[in-house]
Amino acid sequence: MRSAVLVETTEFELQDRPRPSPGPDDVLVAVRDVGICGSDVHYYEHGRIGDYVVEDPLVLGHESAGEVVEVGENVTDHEPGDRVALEPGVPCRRCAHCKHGDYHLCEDVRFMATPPHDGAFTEYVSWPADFAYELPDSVSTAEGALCEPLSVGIHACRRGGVGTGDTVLITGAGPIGLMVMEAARAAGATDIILTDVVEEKLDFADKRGADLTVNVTETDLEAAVDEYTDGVGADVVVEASGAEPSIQSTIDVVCRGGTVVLVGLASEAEVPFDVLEVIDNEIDVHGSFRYKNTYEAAVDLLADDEVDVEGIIDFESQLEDIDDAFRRAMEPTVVKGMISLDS
Ligand SMILES: NC(=O)C1=CN([C@@H]2O[C@H](COP(=O)(O)OP(=O)(O)OC[C@H]3O[C@@H](n4cnc5c(N)ncnc54)[C@H](O)[C@@H]3O)[C@@H](O)[C@H]2O)C=CC1
Ligand SMILES: CC(=O)[C@H](N)C(=O)O
Repeated sequence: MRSAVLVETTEFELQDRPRPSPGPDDVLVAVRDVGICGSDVHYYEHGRIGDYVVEDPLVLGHESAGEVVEVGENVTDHEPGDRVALEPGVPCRRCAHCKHGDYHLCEDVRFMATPPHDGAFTEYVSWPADFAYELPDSVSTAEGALCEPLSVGIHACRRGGVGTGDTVLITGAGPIGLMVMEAARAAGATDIILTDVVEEKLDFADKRGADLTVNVTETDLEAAVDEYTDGVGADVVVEASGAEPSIQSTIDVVCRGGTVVLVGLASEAEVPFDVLEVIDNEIDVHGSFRYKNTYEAAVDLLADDEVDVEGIIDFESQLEDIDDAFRRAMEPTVVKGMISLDS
């Protein structure tokens, strides 16, 4: 089978690898669509993210969906022909976190495209059947692949307790910020503010229904939020840029008693934060790491047309053109590139 393998930083090699056989509890999936995530691009450019270092050739890609072509002997809930979205992180199922239900916090998680685990820029993936979610006819495999960033958005909104009538401020209008917007709208938020430093990203967020967009290089965010919320602040602020000034600004724009959710990964682990403001204003600050139990919700939201994920796709390329696709994905105005695989 054809696999795009990162063999050096900024260099993919198209290799012919043996097609896997499904284990007894697995499905063998012919991959159809894979999104290019910022983390894929980071591994491509730098060969590492923090402590995760690409030491051996690696198949990237963790936003994937495809068609089941074979099932293991114990699998009863999928059959060949089913179209499925693959949840990319499979936990150990035995540790304290898994047993508490926080399987996304499992330290032995096997997460696609996180070294040393291969991902989905390949023709076939064998994957545990219970981490493959059937897509109804109305949901495309491209949408199925984007259940992954949508899941990040759903989990962040759950962490923030986003509810009906809330004003939600999202910093960073990249794919994650835009998916937080979709999830927040679906959770009942009535006012959504997006920030960014790239005008094109904000224009795009405007077109997708943001109620207010703020270019923080030109406009004082605190003043803009004060004006929009009559001096109250946002009920929930979701940080989705990873930029240090943006992380710090969350405390200035959340309302007293409100919630800040940190999703964006800062390049430095330590970011100065005004803890007195956190205490005085009784602000809840939550980290949000990947997601748990979101895929079924994501598929249902897509089936019910409650969210749009396909609209964030800028371009689709073939596996053979993956180098070119990654270079395009690095352009600052591009939101989402996809790799499509033919049968
Ligand atoms: N916690 C988690 O589980 C996950 C975290 N992430 C992180 O979330 C962040 C967002 O991911 P993507 O949307 O894929 O990244 P991205 O890089 O495509 O988007 C970030 C956006 O933030 C904007 N930005 C930069 N500086 C800013 C500032 N000072 N204020 C407002 N916006 C600013 C950029 O122009 C860009 O549009 C990244 O840090 C990523 O590593 C991504 C997936 C999962
Ligand atoms: C941080 C990422 O972008 C990636 N989706 C991951 O969950 O590792």
